[in-house]
Amino acid sequence: MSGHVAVLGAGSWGTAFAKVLADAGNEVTIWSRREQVAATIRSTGTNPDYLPGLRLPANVTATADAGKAVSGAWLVVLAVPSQTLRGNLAEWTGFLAPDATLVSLMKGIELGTTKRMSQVIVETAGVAADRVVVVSGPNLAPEIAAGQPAATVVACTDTDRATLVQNAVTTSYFRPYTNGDVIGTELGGAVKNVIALAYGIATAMRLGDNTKATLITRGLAETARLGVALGADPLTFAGLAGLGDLVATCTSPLSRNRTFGEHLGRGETLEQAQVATRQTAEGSRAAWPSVTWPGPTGWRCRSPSRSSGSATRASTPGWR
Ligand SMILES: NC(=O)c1ccc[n+]([C@@H]2O[C@H](COP(=O)([O-])OP(=O)(O)OC[C@H]3O[C@@H](n4cnc5c(N)ncnc54)[C@H](O)[C@@H]3O)[C@@H](O)[C@H]2O)c1
Ligand SMILES: O=P(O)(O)OC[C@H](O)CO
Repeated sequence: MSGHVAVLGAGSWGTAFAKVLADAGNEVTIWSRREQVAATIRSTGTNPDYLPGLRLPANVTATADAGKAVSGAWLVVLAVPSQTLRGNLAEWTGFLAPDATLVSLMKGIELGTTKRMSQVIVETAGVAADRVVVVSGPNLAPEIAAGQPAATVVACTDTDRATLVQNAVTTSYFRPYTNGDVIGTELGGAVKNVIALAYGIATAMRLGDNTKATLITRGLAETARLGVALGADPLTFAGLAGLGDLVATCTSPLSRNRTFGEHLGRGETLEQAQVATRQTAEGSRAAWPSVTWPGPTGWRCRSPSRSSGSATRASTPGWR
């Protein structure tokens, strides 16, 4: 495909993914919410707030004007926090080319609707589901920015479109695998964030490897059961978007979700953990949906408590 591609969101993953796209030969425009970040990327080829040390290739530019970024782009990559996607996309939809492919990098579930990101995109942009591609896998942005070898899953209900995106993001260090299971690919990426919080808590509490192996194994089993109930292919959870991402996120000190959990495990409050983690830890939003996260009104609870649910018994059929 010719023409330029847009990456909307200049955080860690948006910036690292822009490098992947550029290294794969695309002309890339990053949209940043803050003009100062866009100006720094344009003038220095760096984004020091998010990925210090990364030098972006010359075929990456940046703007704070979403219309300019998206106009004429055949591929539009969405890399904003999951809870802001609906609002952001509502503002951008009018700029989208009629046949543009929309790529979701987000790993979250929308609070209030419990929709996956691809569902939010279909609803908000008014596009057919087969125009939406999900990219998810063990993809810690700083490692990919450093050119360390990694693989990912490119999922779409339209096999040809998945292959198109696969080709657009293949580099010597980034190996995408296609998959038709959008539901499983998205759920693997969203649910592992919550398990990584628990893993971080366990790590800070100096719990042992038996505990942590149990969290990963039982966490994966729960994810797979949830996924199957929601229409996913169980095999997806044995792959990069399931086990692969779960292991990377739980075990890496680079993970914001694990780090957030470690702060909690040391006895800090949600607010202290958020301030220390700084970047988007999607699992915290999912694990504490009743909390209103920092904003003009500060910290408070929307509702007194949520249902505790019933504990999963050891006799539950399925993976053990
Ligand atoms: N960082 C990673 O290693 C990684 C890897 C794979 C997937 N992801 C997923 O990618 C998504 C984005 O994460 P990230 O790591 O780039 O986060 P980040 O915290 O590094 O960056 C988020 C970006 O969104 C912007 N932003 C914040 N609020 C906004 C709003 N209201 N409107 C528009 N933009 C806003 C921020 O300014 C920033 O540029 C998340 O769903 C995350 O789970 C991240
Ligand atoms: O830093 P985290 O915890 O958001 O994890 C980043 C990626 O999702 C790992 O694949």
